[in-house]
Amino acid sequence: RVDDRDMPPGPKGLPLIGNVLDLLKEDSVIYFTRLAEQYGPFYSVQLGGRRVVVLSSSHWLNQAFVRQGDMFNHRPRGTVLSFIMGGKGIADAEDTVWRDSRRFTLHVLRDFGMGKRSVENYVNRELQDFMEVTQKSVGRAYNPHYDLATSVLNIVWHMFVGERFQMGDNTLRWIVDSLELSLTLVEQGGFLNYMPLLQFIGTFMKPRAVKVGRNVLHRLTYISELIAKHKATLDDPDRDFDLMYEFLLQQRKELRQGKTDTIFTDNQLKWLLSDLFIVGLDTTVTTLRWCFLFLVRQQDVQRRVFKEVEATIGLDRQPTYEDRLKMPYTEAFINEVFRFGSITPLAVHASPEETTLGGYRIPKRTWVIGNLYGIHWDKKVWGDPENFRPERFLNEAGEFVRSEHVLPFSVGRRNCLGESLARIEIFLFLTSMLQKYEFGVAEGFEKPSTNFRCGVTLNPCEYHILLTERNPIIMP
Ligand code: HEM
Repeated sequence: RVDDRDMPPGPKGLPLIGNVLDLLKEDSVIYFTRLAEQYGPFYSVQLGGRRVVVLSSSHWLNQAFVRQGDMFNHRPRGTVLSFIMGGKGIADAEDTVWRDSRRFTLHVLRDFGMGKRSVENYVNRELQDFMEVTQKSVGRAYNPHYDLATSVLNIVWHMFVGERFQMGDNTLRWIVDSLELSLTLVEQGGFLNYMPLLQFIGTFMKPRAVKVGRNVLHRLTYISELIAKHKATLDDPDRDFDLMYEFLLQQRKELRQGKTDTIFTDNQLKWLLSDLFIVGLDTTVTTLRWCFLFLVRQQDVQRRVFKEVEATIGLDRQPTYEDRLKMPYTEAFINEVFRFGSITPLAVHASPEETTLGGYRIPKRTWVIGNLYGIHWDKKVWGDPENFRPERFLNEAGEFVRSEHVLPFSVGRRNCLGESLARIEIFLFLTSMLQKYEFGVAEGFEKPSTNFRCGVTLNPCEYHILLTERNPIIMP
């Protein structure tokens, strides 16, 4: 029996299995949010053999992940996800491996701030190709998912390992497919997570499990080849700047210092990159898919964002990230997408030691789930969370007002370290697309639906749209 003495209150459920059968009936994010309406924003619930703590308000998220950050900065163990990731890389790592990998990655991302190396240059480079590809789909039903994924992957691939592919390149296609498939294997908050044996059987019996396994090995081999190439050109004065070179420079430095207890090994580099590509791709692509979906569904909203793009940037020059400062409605639109779409709905942490939160006991290795979806859909905060209304982020003067209850990147020691990069990508893709196209409903298709599939990310169902050029180039 689970020792739930002095833990936060919440439903107990049946002996042994607790409430886990509820998760067969509804998505975990809906379930956790429904319980928050009943038990408040800080409760615990028995699911299978564990009692899980769920935080569904910005207050409790900040209390746990920021103010008591050291006590809640581990990740769950005993899940398929932790089995596959094995505590390597960054997103699932803990202690020194996590801390040093995070420090290093943040440091490199900051170096992509200025001049030739600016993130905007990398994004604009891919936007050029994306525009050419979308041009071919003007006037017919178009599902932008795959082209978005290849462009977004190319951005991070170029920044981290210095390579970029032509759109449609087979290697690029293979990498995108393999990364997207990896995420579909694991469901983060759902039923199987709380049934240890079933979870492994259920996951690895899936026909795509073998394919995912083979893809991971293939990906790691490909990254090993890139490491070898980078090592061979490390001292080349004309080489470019990328994350892999920076890692290898640090590796060489530590080797010369005779340091043995270090994260700067080839193996860690492979896992770190594999993680960064997985978390950096699907999240950004999903956000952009939500953006396009709402442009089509709500033509009045599309008109207002477009008017702002036209008035502030015009239709001739490339948007810059700085333009957003003069574009309150666009900022409000993006925030409403983050709120409504809740792209990464659950931030799942674990407590390294027994501790207390709000006077309640939190045993060692308890899963503490930041229910970001619940915060974004809290009726008491938003009134009508089910309506997509960018206006909720504007004051009477039409200025953009940030809300402490929109936390798409989570908070504290483990918050998203790709936040700045993601924000730049989303703003530039959205505004550049609006400069060129009107978004409409494709003939023979319904308006895209707001129904979603719940995995590690909340994905809108696949949809087709109609792009119409705003200023068609008149061919002679
Ligand atoms: C709109 C796009 C994105 C969203 C909504 C998003 C959201 C999140 C969230 C909610 C977390 C979990 C935080 C927690 O556990 O408390 C996370 C973690 C992470 N994200 Fe993002 N992310 C996005 C894009 C990116 C990009 C582009 C990158 C970098 C390439 C990135 C890198 C990471 C990493 C490395 C972690 C793990 C951090 C750690 O465990 O210390 N993310 N992200």
